[in-house]
Amino acid sequence: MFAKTLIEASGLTKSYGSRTVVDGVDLEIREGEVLAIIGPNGAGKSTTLDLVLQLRRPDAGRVRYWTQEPARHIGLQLQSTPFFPGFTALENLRMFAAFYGLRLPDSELMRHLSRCGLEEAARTDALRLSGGQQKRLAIAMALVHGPKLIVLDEPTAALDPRARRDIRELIRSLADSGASIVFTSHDMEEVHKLAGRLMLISGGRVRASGTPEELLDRYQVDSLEELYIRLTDADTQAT
Ligand SMILES: Nc1ncnc2c1ncn2[C@@H]1O[C@H](COP(=O)(O)OP(=O)(O)OP(=O)(O)O)[C@@H](O)[C@H]1O
Repeated sequence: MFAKTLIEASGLTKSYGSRTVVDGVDLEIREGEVLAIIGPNGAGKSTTLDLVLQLRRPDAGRVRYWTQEPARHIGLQLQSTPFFPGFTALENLRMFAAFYGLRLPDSELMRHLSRCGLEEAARTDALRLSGGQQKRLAIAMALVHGPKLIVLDEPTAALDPRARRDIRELIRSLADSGASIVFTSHDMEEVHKLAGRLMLISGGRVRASGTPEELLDRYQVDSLEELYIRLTDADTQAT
């Protein structure tokens, strides 16, 4: 049985000046899947996500959503999150929930913070949290309205190993509870552990996509790291 498509993007293209940073990307996000987007620094992953989520306007291409109100049903953790200055983590989360029309009691907000490992930091000014704690708060914000689709841009980058493990477990439990998840990562072991499907973007183009096993088999490599090196090497040599 085929899973329903939540988002279907085709021919996405974006240039800055004479540089095309996203070059005809087709992308499909399916219900209930965990999709990893991988690729070198500057490959166009974040820009692609922004185009898919209508945070930036493409020069060409189109995006179709499963719902009339995508913003209400999508939770986003981008690489930088603007927090309300002078407010604690708990207050920031409360205000963020209010954007979605949710008035959540503190007990519920604390539950969200605690599943992101932030119970101790709830009363700390958000801007005084460590980099890793700010990342966890950004993830808590992405989840506060119970979205059907969760988009996480490098959710484990700059986290210590325990925090990384906790966030991976959180991603897994969200997936187990039926959420669809798209994440980017540079950690191939993590991608192999979490993703049901992956897409490799390099030079603004999709170079490969499929399940980890399909790709290992197709390219006759033993690990996703090897696959990554192989495909991004070929790209570097070709350009
Ligand atoms: N607003 C902008 N103006 C000019 N160039 C931009 C802009 N936004 C992105 N770029 C360029 O587009 C390219 C792709 O950037 P993007 O952030 O999508 O890469 P990425 O694959 O997410 O990289 P990373 O893994 O380092 O996060 C980069 O070279 C970047 O400098």
